[in-house]
Amino acid sequence: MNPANFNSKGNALDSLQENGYTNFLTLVDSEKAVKEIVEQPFVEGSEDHLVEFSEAMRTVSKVLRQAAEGKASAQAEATEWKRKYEMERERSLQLEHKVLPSAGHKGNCNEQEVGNSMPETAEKSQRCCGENGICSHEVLRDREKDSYAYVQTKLTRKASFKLQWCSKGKKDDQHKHDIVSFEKGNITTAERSSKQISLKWESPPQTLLILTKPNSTSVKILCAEMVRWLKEKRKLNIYVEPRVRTELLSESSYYNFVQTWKDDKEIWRLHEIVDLVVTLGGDGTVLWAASKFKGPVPPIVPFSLGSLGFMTPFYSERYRECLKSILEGPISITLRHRLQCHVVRDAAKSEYENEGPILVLNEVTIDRGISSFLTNLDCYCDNSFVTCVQGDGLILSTTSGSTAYSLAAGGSMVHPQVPGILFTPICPHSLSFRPLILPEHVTLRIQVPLNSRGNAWASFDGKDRKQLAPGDALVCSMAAWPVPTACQGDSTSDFLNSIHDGLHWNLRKTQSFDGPREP
Ligand SMILES: NC(=O)c1ccc[n+]([C@@H]2O[C@H](COP(=O)([O-])OP(=O)(O)OC[C@H]3O[C@@H](n4cnc5c(N)ncnc54)[C@H](O)[C@@H]3O)[C@@H](O)[C@H]2O)c1
Ligand SMILES: Nc1ncnc2c1ncn2[C@@H]1O[C@H](COP(=O)(O)OP(=O)(O)OP(=O)(O)O)[C@@H](O)[C@H]1O
Repeated sequence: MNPANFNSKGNALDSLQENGYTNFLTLVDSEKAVKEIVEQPFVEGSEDHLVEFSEAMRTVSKVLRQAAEGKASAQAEATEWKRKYEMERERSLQLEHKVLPSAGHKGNCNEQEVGNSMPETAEKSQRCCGENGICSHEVLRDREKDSYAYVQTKLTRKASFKLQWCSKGKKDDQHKHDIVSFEKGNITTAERSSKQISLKWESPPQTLLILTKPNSTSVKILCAEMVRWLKEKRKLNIYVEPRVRTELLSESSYYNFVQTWKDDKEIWRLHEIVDLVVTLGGDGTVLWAASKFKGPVPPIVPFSLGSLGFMTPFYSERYRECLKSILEGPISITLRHRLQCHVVRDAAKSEYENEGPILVLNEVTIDRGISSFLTNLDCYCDNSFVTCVQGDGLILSTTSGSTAYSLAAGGSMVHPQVPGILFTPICPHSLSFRPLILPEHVTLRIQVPLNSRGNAWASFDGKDRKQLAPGDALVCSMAAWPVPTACQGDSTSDFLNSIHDGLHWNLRKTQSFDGPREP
């Protein structure tokens, strides 16, 4: 990397020097030295090991460049966060002088107070909804500049809700946090609870988005019936995809009231108006619904109209009673974590020059695609080398996705509420390569090395394949926006029902009593 070049990108070099990052300069010097060796003209007829040596030096040069860029990007990130913080602070001050009209807000959360202030301090958010809940105003507020103006132009306001932890037995009991105490040299975990999350509406939901599996007659019939019921009995505003609106209108002009969107820009802002999402289909439709929300996701109610339905606990035949109880609340929900992925191309000058983010609810898979060669993937976890995957590929899965592709590749089944990242190889060409589960706070980097024989391919929840050429990398970490899905019972009983009913987990005839016994 050219240090002069780098310096022109925001004077990061200057500030690194100021801050005493002398090892950065050492890295740059080492890289220069390596580069000089590598760039020496190739002598005809030289020994094979010289070619190998030159290859190795090229790799060293690349690693040094990445290390130097890593430090620079940390500095750039700090600057960016500072800039965002200052912008946010300024906006908060401006908003303090504005008052939003309060409409139909009945909870203990004061609408004007919330409208007045972005959640700038912990104090204010506690005043809003208490210490043990998360208020929807804090969770679902869009930070874009004109977001309030946009919401105000809509006829209805988003319903507000509060999330609470439920302790075992007593539903209303406030959650007591796990506290690890280090006092007096003793490490103790003070309190544990079931940590079931409960959603309580503070104002009634008014706008529903229905997403449906395409090309299914039973889904089409159910959708038309549900839309009619929701409009006539519950007086709700209904949004559907453009395709579904056309289908409904081809049936009858009665469905003229159903709303939709015209372009992607409007989809990005759906979370500002939609209180609840209903899916009619299988697990794929839940994945589809999650993919429509690149930021906050409204609660999803998944009705089962597929063959497996691991994430779809609601029976479509009983949709009226299910929706009635969900619209009234409280609802037990599973907060499903998502992974945020970026593709960083070899030519990129820094990690910031990337493609993404792409959010996945199940997994991101890096495999050999149509290539007949073994994948060769260098894996790093928070900059520590993990391993090189030689085989068909690698799955980085959420715990929700642990029962999908990762399971088929030999990974563990993990309760969706466990915050971890599964690291599951696909057909590794090594007998000792067991799957791992890593903590949720790590950043993983999967690098296709420059000496890889073929390309790798990344796919996201089984969709959108992207080619990764030698030198390209996929960077993956836990996303900030989980997917809340409504539970039929609670997150644990739903998970256990799914593995029993959907996967027939550990199904075996019980051994009879008659037969040999301990003396
Ligand atoms: N060998 C495999 O098991 C394999 C191969 C490719 C993709 N997949 C999975 O398919 C998913 C995409 O689903 P789709 O419906 O769009 O494709 P699809 O129509 O090919 O269905 C894949 C199957 O996976 C099931 N599934 C999806 N998510 C699940 C989950 N979290 N837990 C348990 N089962 C789940 C679906 O119910 C469906 O039966 C991918 O995210 C991947 O996990 C699995
Ligand atoms: N609204 C939608 N628009 C486009 N594609 C969708 C939509 N909903 C679902 N899909 C896609 O359709 C495919 C099948 O959906 P889904 O898994 O829900 O049904 P299924 O295959 O019948 O169910 P199961 O997998 O349980 O048998 C998935 O790949 C999904 O991504």
